[in-house]
Amino acid sequence: MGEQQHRTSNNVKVFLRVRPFNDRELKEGTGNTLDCDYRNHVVMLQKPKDKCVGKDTDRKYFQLDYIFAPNATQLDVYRLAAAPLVEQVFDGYNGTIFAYGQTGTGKTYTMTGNYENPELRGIIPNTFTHIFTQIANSSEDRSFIVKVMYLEIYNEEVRDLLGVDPNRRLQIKERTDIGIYVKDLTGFTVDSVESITQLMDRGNKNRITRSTMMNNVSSRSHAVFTIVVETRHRDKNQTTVGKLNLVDLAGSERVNKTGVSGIGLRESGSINQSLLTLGNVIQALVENKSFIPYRNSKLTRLLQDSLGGNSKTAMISMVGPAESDYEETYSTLRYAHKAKYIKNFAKINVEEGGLIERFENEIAELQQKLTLLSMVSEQPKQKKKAKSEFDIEKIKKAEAEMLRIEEEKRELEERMAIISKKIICGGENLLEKAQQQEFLLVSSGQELENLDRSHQALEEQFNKMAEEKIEIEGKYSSLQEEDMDLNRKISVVQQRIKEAKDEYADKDHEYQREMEALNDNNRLLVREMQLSSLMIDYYIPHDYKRLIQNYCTFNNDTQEYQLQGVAYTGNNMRKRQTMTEEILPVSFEMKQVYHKYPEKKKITSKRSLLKTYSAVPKPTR
Ligand SMILES: Nc1ncnc2c1ncn2[C@@H]1O[C@H](COP(=O)(O)OP(=O)(O)OP(=O)(O)O)[C@@H](O)[C@H]1O
Repeated sequence: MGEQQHRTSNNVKVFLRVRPFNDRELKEGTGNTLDCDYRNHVVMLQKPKDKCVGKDTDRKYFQLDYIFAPNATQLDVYRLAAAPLVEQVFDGYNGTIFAYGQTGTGKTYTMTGNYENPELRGIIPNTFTHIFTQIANSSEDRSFIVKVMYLEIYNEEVRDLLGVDPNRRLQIKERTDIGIYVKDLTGFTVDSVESITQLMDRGNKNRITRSTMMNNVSSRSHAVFTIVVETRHRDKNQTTVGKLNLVDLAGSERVNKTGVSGIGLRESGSINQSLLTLGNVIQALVENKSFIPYRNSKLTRLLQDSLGGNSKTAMISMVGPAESDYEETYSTLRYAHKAKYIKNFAKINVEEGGLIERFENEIAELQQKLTLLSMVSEQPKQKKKAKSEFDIEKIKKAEAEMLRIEEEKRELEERMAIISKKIICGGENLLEKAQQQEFLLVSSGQELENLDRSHQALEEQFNKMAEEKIEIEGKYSSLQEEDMDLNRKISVVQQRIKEAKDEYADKDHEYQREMEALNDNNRLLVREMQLSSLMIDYYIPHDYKRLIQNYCTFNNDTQEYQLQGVAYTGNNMRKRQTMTEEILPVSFEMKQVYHKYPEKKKITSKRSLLKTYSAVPKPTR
């Protein structure tokens, strides 16, 4: 993919969404820990009463780019946080919208929502309607290809939510021309809101969720829904490609609060570990460090471009209002506040000879072949009249040839129809069924504009009053002014000292929390190691253990141990999947690809078992 040199520097936009109290919190009668100044986008976090020490530090203030109140609608969130990024994808910019926050604060509600009710649809489904509205409203000299991918990161493994086998582990790779990508990830071209929605549903069904004490349907993985829009601008003879990542992160959680055990514990460990790395990446970017630890988790590696790279990014931080969640809310607000200072460098991605151009050339070639075949198929018809001049054998041959030509024509027409379906022309209305949603999006946009206008008028009035106040104050004697000035300076110095103290206390607090999370993780890992060692000691003879160790090598690229010869064993013998780049979403073949194994021979001894099935060489004694 080619790139224009022009880059725009822009900070990550940080939004805060406050969830309403849920039934459990209402029943427990927990107090409110948040107080928001929506006009100035400032949130005040109040310590729970039993932890207050009667000092200013009982309250923390954070200014963000925008705060959504508990009664904000899904459409408000979409219009303000997501719509601007979706529109820029059509100009060839990459965009990322991600929801971040503690478990049960509404990340999935915000990103996906409830599809059945148009007003409760989240950012992902609203994006579908918006994209196809943009296409319908664009001029005819533009054509588009829309492609989608959907993956999740579960226990540090990348899984394809739209692939034939969602359990297959995929690898993250990097190329200088296209940046970070996932090898062998399934991509579908889509041509309507219905087809893209079907894919979202299918992926959501494959996502791993679990019921915990904090959330009945808790996501146990980070999910990334990617929409790639290729736009051919015929007027400029240029093709741009914009990629939009819609990310629903798993929530950070304290094991004692969620009450998870067994598999849930391991999930918890890797969720917390990857979120910790995300926090460290944010911290390193804000501090302009030369080394950013993107490679420490799959999540940060995948989001590398979205944090400090070629992307316009919006982070929606989710918090609950309950006092009982004070610690988690504090942590979310601290990261949200830091993320505001991350600088990204987005650029327009210009594609040389993109998919649209390739498809259009192929259509022109097919059309040429079709015309030639039509001309050939006309000829025998004329000769049919002089039937008696030919012997029967020749007639049969001519008829067979005709049939072959007709079959080839049919195949060419089908191929042309398939390719043409992938390219959507500007002005095509693909929205009949989605018009209600489009109407909602447009009307909520107008409502917001009206609100913005009245907000602006109020602001002007306020500024005028403030100016008048300054003028009146200016009439005071110069002595009084000097005195006030000195007092002001003293209070500024006092404020700075207080801020420095607060910052120190915050850093200390954060360090303690991170240590606790690391200790939690460490405990989990030690437990797992103990179990593995126990199993190895009991089931693998000492010589074999040493031999296996000799065949293990550490791969610095994947940060994993690899066992030589393992490529010829077990599941790895399954048939390889081919690159699934262009698959139409018309019908979904969910059939598994099973590999047929040879019949098992009767096993007579341990030795013969190793000889027949093991790919690891025998130890030499
Ligand atoms: N703004 C909101 N208005 C009404 N209900 C909400 C809101 N936000 C969240 N909820 C409800 O709260 C519950 C938890 O939300 P959700 O599953 O989206 O949380 P989550 O942050 O994705 O959690 P996890 O990290 O465990 O997956 C759901 O029942 C959801 O409907």
